[in-house]
Parts: sequence; structure tokens; C-alpha cells
Amino acid sequence: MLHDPIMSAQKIQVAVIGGGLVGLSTALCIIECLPQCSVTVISEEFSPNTTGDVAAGCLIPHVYPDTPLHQQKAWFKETFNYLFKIANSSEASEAGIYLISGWQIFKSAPKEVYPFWSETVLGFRIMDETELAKFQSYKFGQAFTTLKCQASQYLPWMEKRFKSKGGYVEKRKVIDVWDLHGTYDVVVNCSGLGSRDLFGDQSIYPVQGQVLEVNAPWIKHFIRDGDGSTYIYPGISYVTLGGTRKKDDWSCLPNAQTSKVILERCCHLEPSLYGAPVIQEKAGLRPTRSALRIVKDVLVKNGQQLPVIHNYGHGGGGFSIHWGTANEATKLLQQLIPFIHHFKLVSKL
Ligand SMILES: Cc1cc2nc3c(=O)[nH]c(=O)nc-3n(C[C@H](O)[C@H](O)[C@H](O)COP(=O)(O)OP(=O)(O)OC[C@H]3O[C@@H](n4cnc5c(N)ncnc54)[C@H](O)[C@@H]3O)c2cc1C
Ligand SMILES: O=C([O-])CC(=O)C(=O)O
Repeated sequence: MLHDPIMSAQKIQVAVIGGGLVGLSTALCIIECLPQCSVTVISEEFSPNTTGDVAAGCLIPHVYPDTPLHQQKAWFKETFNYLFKIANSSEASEAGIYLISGWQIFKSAPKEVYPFWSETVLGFRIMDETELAKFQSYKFGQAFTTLKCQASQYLPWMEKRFKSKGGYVEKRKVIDVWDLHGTYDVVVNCSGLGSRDLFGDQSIYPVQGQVLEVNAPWIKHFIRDGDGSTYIYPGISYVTLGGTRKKDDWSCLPNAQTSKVILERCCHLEPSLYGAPVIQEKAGLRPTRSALRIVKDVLVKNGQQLPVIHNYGHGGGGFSIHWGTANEATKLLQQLIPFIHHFKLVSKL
């Protein structure tokens, strides 16, 4: 859709920086909830070149140590319920959203036998000894059904849906956020690691992760070591094997030796993977902070103001909470609308 400046002149002009999982979901949520907004996603990269395109995309929450747990719980629940509806609709195959069952296993029982998300996933239960016998040297396990997003389908599906509702996309890097002032009334920052340079946030850092995609169509269950080191997630056309977590490593190039180690660890958990052909090796950077940053702010320079909503720092758990955080950012934008109207009026005088 072409941008019509006259049609959209009366609307609040929103620029979402970042076209990854968080940017697209936030832009979609805004356009669906706030019809008084005209929304443009501006991003240096889109799928297949975002962090989400590397990810397994499974809904098993990670814990953000400095974000209140009740918020994390609510965001996970909102995301799960939203995707569960899509998984049960005629959109499911195009969106790449499906249910998946499997096991999270531990060498000794974890502190939290029933994690905060156990009431949200389906059929959560503690594994019995007969099932655990599959995994030598593991003493405890949780069995449940959750959801999985195939990013190569889900990200383009969101973008298509966003455009069909009148949203715009632009592929470019934003060098200085003030370059958007004048054209846009408000900026929504979903730039992940880009927030370091754009907003000077030195507390966000990369945790590099490598995965392999292998051809093993007989694998129907996920298997995850509860310490997060090793996982096997069956997808639509391949199985994702992981993983690694290298703090402050900025390389997106997969390493052959690391791939060997991942394969060995996964074969130890699931011996039938021996000899499974490797389709692809990938590495990506989890945009990590001790707390998610979802806040509103007003930048001020030379007497001018630029309202900003931040939504970033999803680390290794973005898929698990993205719709909840998109809703949160949309609520913050809604609170800013009277201020933006007032500001538009004053600047016309
Ligand atoms: C190996 C691996 C496995 C994972 N597995 C899972 C999983 O199973 N479950 C789960 O919940 N999560 C998982 N994750 C985490 C999940 O992928 C991330 O949390 C999520 O993708 C982060 O999305 P994002 O949009 O914040 O970041 P990104 O995808 O990094 O998006 C940021 C966007 O901002 C753009 N940008 C940055 N700076 C600028 C600028 N100055 N101007 C314009 N554009 C800019 C970039 O081009 C990019 O498009 C995994 C991650 C990895 C690496
Ligand atoms: O830990 C997992 O199961 C997958 C994941 O989210 C990651 O690698 O960040």
C-alpha cells in the first residue's frame, strides 16, 4: 500500500523501529487496537535476517531476573492464548503456529517443580519413572504440550496482516532517532540490540546462540535439558537442535566445531539423531537485559519533544511473551495519545 499523506494527515503518525518479532507484533497490535494511528515499521532488516529467524520459536518462558514475575506470567498467558486461537484457526498453516508436546528433563529436581507457566501450557505433569527411563542420567522431568512458531512463516504472516490493515514498511537503518521528528508524532523502539547505539543503552548485550536444522521427520516430541544447554525441537520441515549461549559474542557466523558439539549433545539425548543430515547451521544474537524495557519516555532536544515507547530486551524468550509485551506497549501508546494531540495542536499555532 502506498503512503497517502493527505489521507493519513489527521492520524497520529507512529514509527516503529525494528521489523523483527517484537517490532512486527507491536506494529500489528497498535494498528489493530488504535485506529487513530497510522503505523510505519522502519527496519534495517526483515525476515529472513532477524533474530527470530534463527530461533526455535518454542513457547517455554525464560526468566528476566529484574522484571516482576507476575508481569512475565501475564505476558506469557496472553501470548499463549493468542497463538492458541491462531493454531486452532484456518490461518494456522500459513502462520506456522502449531501445538507441540514433549519433555523438559533435569539431572536433579529443580527448585520450582511447578514453574510459573505450568498452569498456562496444556496438560503439565511430572514425568513418571517409566518415561524418564528414556533419558539416562536424568532424574526428573516435566511433560507438557505447548506452542511453536515457525518464524519463516510467522514473521511474513504478521507483516502481510499488518499491511492489509493499512500499515507501511520501510527498509532502512535509522541513524539518529531525531531524524524521525517532524514526520512522526511518536516513535516505538523495538530495535533490540540496536538500542545500544540509537538510545545509548549500554545495559543491553548479545547472548549469541547457534542451532542446527536437521532432517529427522521421525522426531515428533521436543526434548529440552532444563538447564537450557541442549534442546531438540521438531518443526514443520526440519528439526532444530541447540544450543549455545555466549555472552557478549557479536558473531552471527556459525562455527563448525560448535555444530559438532551441539550434534553430539543432542545425539546423547536422542540417539536416533545419529547420521541425520544437517540442512543448515545458524547463529543469532539474543537481545538481552536483566529486565525487559517497556516504558514511555519523552526525549527533549533544543526545546523540541519526541515521545518514545520502548519495547526491547526479550533475550532468549521473545516468542514466549511477544504478544503480551506488544499489548503492553500499545497500552502505553494509548496513554500518550491525549498528550500527542495536545502537542500537535500547539505546534500548529
Ligand atoms: C538460537 C536462538 C534460539 C531461540 N529460541 C527461542 C525459543 O525457542 N523461544 C523463544 O521464546 N525465544 C527464542 N529465542 C529468542 C527470540 O528469537 C528473541 O527474543 C526475539 O527474536 C527478539 O526479537 P526482537 O524483534 O527484539 O529482535 P531482532 O529480531 O533482533 O529485531 C531487531 C530489529 O531491529 C532492527 N534495527 C536495529 N537497529 C536499527 C536501526 N538503527 N534502524 C533500523 N532498524 C534497526 C534490526 O534490523 C532488526 O530487524 C531464540 C533466540 C536465539 C538466538
Ligand atoms: O532455550 C530454549 O529452549 C530455546 C531458546 O529459547 C533459546 O535458545 O534461547
